[in-house]
Amino acid sequence: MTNPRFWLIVPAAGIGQRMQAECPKQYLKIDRRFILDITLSRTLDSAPFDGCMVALHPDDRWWPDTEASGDSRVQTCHGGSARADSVLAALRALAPQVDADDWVLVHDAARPCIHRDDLTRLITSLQNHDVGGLLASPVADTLKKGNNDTPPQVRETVDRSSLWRALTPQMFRYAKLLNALELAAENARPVTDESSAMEFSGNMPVLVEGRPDNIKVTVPADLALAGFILSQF
Ligand SMILES: Nc1ccn([C@@H]2O[C@H](COP(=O)(O)OP(=O)(O)OP(=O)(O)O)[C@@H](O)[C@H]2O)c(=O)n1
Ligand SMILES: C[C@](O)(CO)[C@H](O)COP(=O)(O)O
Repeated sequence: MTNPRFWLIVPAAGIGQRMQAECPKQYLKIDRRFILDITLSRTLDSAPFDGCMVALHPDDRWWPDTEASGDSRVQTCHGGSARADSVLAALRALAPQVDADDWVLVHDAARPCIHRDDLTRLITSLQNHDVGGLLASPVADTLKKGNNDTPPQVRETVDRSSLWRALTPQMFRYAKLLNALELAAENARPVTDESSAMEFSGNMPVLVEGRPDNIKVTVPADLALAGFILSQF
């Protein structure tokens, strides 16, 4: 049996509504580089990937101007209406090239601050595991559950002792992840990350502690924060 290979999937088909920007957030720039290019270069240059599939919005008009569009390691496909649909489309696009037990790492285009050490720790921790897992960060704040009043009021303080913030990459075996996302879709089960789909299929993904500065650029304030974080590497 040959050693499993490693594939990178980058969902980049979102519109970045919460960012309120003039373009999808993956095409905002930090130090004159597209966020998508920063994310792709920081992941592809940090681990032994055999290939990469980027899911793009069908109306994406920025891709041809990226560095990555000229990178022979990078393939593209059309994403879907939700993140899970984009990941599923990328998995299906990779089908002719991959084996069932190959590893797939799914990493948000909007997380440019991924650190090489986290990627190495994720792969080293999981490469002999049957299922896989995800980078995650223990919750460091006190968490409140609010009611639906305006303004919302505290209903309860949540025990955070076993709570984690899910990050990416999330790393799973190709066939198991494809089947899990297809099962979630068939059951109209909304999943916001790959782990949720794997859990719905009855798996218990491994939590691998990652850096809390692996932020997802989501709202306007995150752009300057990501720029500062990257300047510290
Ligand atoms: N249909 C979608 C929606 C999201 N994504 C990608 O999934 C990642 C994380 O999603 P999120 O932060 O929610 O991005 P957006 O959906 O673009 O943001 P918003 O919800 O503010 O529109 C992003 O890299 C985004 O491009 C995707 O590939 N396909
Ligand atoms: C995948 C993810 O980044 C893990 O925290 C998150 O679920 C993406 O959620 P979003 O609503 O698509 O930003």
